Amino acid sequence: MTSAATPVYCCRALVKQRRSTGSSFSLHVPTFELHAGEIILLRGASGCGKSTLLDLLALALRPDAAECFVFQPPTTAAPVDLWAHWQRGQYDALASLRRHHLGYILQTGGLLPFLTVRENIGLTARLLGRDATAMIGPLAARLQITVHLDTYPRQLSLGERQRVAIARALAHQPAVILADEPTASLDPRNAQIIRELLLELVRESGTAAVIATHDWDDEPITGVRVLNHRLASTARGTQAYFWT
Ligand SMILES: Nc1ncnc2c1ncn2[C@@H]1O[C@H](COP(=O)(O)OP(=O)(O)OP(=O)(O)O)[C@@H](O)[C@H]1O
Repeated sequence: MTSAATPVYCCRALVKQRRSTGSSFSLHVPTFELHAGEIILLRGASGCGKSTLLDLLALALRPDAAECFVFQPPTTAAPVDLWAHWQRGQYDALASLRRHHLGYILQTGGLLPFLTVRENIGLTARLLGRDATAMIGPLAARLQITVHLDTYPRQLSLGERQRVAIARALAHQPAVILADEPTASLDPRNAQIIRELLLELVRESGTAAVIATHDWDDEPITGVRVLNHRLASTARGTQAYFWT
């Protein structure tokens, strides 16, 4: 088991370039640490690189360079060198880490339309060969979606779909929740309700979380750290810096 002081993620000089016709964007993470149970907020305008950073942390996007990019699973003594995995093309190992230890909430839910709400919530646990039945009932009750468990996502409102997406991300008890604009497609009242529910459930589960948002107000949130962020535009394009 790991010591409480070992960060879940530790990144140094992590870089990702993105190029499209006529523009270039690069994300730089000089230093980033996320500790067990910690909640970090990525705040910033549209296009500042929040999704890029989340996709790197979600092991869905290969960095271009890193001095250090390490993940500490809760169940093993040794940290995993993610950058070495990417360099060696160990994609199955990265996918397995993602499935076991990460829960990802997307802006519009990302639910599978051909599965019921219950099946969507239990999907990751099922892929891991676990039984999530005991988790689904209490999570659905907390998120007030019990009556929808046997319906399909298309029968739900956007707010209800986001509740299901939160339940799905938490049901396999991951070490980290990554949430990309989880309230951006909701009206202000629903956004506020979902934001509070998400923070409450993350705190109760003891899961660490990184939440990207451009629409949460600037008020400090107790126990939530805002990631430092700076944008620089030069002739070479835009460079975004995020650091803890
Ligand atoms: N697949 C891609 N190919 C090329 N450039 C991309 C790609 N995805 C994003 N970008 C560029 O990278 C930059 C950062 O995008 P990113 O989606 O990370 O920002 P964001 O802060 O999450 O924005 P939003 O709040 O609008 O989702 C933008 O300039 C965007 O145009």
